[in-house]
Amino acid sequence: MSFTRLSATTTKAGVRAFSTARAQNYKVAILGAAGGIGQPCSLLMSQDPRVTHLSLFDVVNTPGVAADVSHNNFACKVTGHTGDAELEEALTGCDVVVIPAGVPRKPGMTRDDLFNTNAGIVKNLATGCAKYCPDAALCIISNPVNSTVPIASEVFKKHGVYNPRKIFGVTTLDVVRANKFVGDAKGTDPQKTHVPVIGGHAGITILPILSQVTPKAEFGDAERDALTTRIQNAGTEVVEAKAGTGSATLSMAFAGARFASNVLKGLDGEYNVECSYVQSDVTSAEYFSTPVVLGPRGMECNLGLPEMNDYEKKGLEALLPELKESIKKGVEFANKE
Ligand SMILES: NC(=O)C1=CN([C@@H]2O[C@H](COP(=O)(O)OP(=O)(O)OC[C@H]3O[C@@H](n4cnc5c(N)ncnc54)[C@H](O)[C@@H]3O)[C@@H](O)[C@H]2O)C=CC1
Ligand SMILES: O=C([O-])CC(=O)C(=O)O
Repeated sequence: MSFTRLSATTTKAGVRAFSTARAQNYKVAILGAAGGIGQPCSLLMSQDPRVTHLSLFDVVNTPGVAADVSHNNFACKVTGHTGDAELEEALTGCDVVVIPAGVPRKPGMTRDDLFNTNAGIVKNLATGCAKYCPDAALCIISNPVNSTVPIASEVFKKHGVYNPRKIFGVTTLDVVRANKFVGDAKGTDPQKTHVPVIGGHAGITILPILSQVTPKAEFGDAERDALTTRIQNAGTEVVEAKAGTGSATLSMAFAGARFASNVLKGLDGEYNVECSYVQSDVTSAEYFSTPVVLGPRGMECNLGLPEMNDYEKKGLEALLPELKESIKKGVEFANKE
């Protein structure tokens, strides 16, 4: 059901101006809502005016998180759901499902070390999505993203409901970090600095395309190497700083909410562009992150590879074997009974 909403804004001059905006009733679920990412992400999504029902699911602690978020003075209804028995209720009618369920890294671990635990969690939750909200857009945060997105996709294929326009691996944090680090280095506003980041979401599979930053900037070889390595290792930087208590949660909640809100904007007819890890034919890897246009059908089109210099082309060649291996591992896991 769609309706027209009147929204009020206050201009710098202090004049209240009214504008009409199209808005829909959107139900958004967060799976893993009681976790380090899930809680702040739930808070941020409750502030999105397009969200009229925020459904918070976890295996523990959702009543408390839902009660807490529901007291903020936003219009959206907030409900909490706990455990497999309540997954159907959590998912039915969802337009967007954000998935940060699963264990995070400790120092010394790679994202792939999380596979044994998180692959099964994502497979189970994706099965729920395929059954109860097959048309929803999935935003998958759980690591290793390079494998969990193929797992969810295979589950949807098995259920005969696969729509590659609507299964997204969230790589927005890599973009957020690249914009921040480059903005700080070049003295540009990080919010107005745009670095495409392509590939996947682990180590060298994260490939920032610094040659295409806007506003345009020049990098010496040493500066380019240092920035590329920092963007690729930024997750590890946080894991080490947190010293065994987890990985990035607040920056990830920010990035995840930005991505999910942009998916909602797209569904609502406001086309926009984000980098995301999606089923892809732009390289020899079956899943790959590039800038994509988000719109009413989910991914409207894939904008493909940005222009690259020789350094970045070498980075692309180097990342493909690792990325393809992670994809194969996810596909095989999903198809094993
Ligand atoms: N894509 C990205 O850029 C990033 C991904 N991550 C990943 O996000 C995941 C979550 O990280 P945190 O929130 O820090 O972990 P956390 O341990 O704080 O929270 C995870 C939550 O998932 C819940 N959970 C476990 N099994 C579940 C199931 N079957 N159904 C529903 N919920 C379940 C747990 O109860 C917990 O509340 C990790 O895999 C982490 O590696 C983290 C940062 C960035
Ligand atoms: O590094 C981790 O394990 C969590 C993550 O994906 C990130 O912060 O980019």
